[in-house]
Amino acid sequence: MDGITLSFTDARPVLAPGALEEQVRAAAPLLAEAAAGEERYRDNLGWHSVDEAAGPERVDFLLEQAARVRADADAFVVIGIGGSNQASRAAVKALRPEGGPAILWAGNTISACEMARTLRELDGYQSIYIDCIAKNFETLEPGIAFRVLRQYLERRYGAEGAAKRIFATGTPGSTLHQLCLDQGYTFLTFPETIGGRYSVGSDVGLFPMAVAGVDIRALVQGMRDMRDTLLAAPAEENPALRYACLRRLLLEHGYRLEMLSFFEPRLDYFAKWWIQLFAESEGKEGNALYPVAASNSEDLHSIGQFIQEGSPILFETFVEVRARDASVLLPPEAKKDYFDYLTGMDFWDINNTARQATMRAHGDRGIPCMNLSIPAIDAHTLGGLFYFFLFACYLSCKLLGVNPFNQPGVEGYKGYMFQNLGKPGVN
Ligand SMILES: O=P(O)(O)OC[C@H]1O[C@](O)(CO)[C@@H](O)[C@@H]1O
Repeated sequence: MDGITLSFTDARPVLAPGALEEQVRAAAPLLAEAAAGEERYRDNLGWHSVDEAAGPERVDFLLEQAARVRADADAFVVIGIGGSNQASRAAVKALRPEGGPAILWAGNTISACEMARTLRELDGYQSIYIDCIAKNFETLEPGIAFRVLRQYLERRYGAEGAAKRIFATGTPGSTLHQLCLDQGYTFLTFPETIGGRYSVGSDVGLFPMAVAGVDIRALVQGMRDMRDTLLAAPAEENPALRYACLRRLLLEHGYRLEMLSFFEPRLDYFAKWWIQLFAESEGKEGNALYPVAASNSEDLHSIGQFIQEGSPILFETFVEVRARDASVLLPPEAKKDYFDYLTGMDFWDINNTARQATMRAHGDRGIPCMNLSIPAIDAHTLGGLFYFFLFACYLSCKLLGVNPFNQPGVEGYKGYMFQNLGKPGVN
């Protein structure tokens, strides 16, 4: 799997011998269907081939647009919520590219405090560009943030100057598209056939990443390489199918939560992306795993107690990063403290030891643990990880018997909210 490996060893003790292999064999036809791309989901599979939305020409185009922004901007605001901003934020926070404009996130909250803070922060920048990302432009958060921010740009640069600084990413024919045509904003495409949480390999995810300086060619290549691996691997060796089957078996054994556990806080926002992907795709019909994250070692000092001795409802998918991508040695200290036994050791090794100790302690408790080992946190690997989870989630939903691509439940609170806010047409 191109340097990304998933081991199940520590998850087996709770399963009968051969149970995973049997489940994988039984699920082989589902893999074949998913690999072919099913007719019934034709309108949702724009992400599946990678090249449909992120072919070389499209990537070149996005890099050209991004270069124009990078040459002039000192701040770039990504306006969007959920699937419309999670992937780009995950990549930018994980890869921390340098040399581009400051990247700000808006339209992902209705907090007045956050909106006011963003406006204050923008006052400190000279040259600001924005991208409003919204599939149908009906979502309240990005909708009202976009209004405030485009008016802010108009006040600072005039209507014509602002228009050159405004990008919007929506579906062709949407009201957002019309607004771009009317006002002269640059319009990018949110493909009709890709839902928000599957949109990493499209203008939605790739353009903000490119503006920030992420190597999107490498990231898309990582997605392609993972696609090739997963579409070619037979069922019994297919890591995405094995992962999906194991999740399914553990659910049947009474586990209710899957915890993505990692020891690099750079992955905090990747975990948020992963949570949306599985929660929105699988959280239907009253029977799904609840995806949660543990950002360690910090979270070991809070929820670690629950994991070790609380209700035995979770299993863990650990993320191991193999690259030594930084080094800080603990210096000697003449004054007495309690840490001399660590003098000369590298933070990297201490962190790695904490990771191994955590897996062992949680394993001792009987918690099923998987290990997802990745070579590094770089653009190519991240692309592979994105695609791995997209495809595994699709398979996992098929095993559960739910539609991977809809999210009817998210409308529940919206009805009451719109009613109380007096939205026309809502009673
Ligand atoms: O791009 P949009 O249409 O604003 O949607 C943003 C997010 O809101 C949801 O529709 C949920 O309300 C998610 O599925 C989606 O990722």
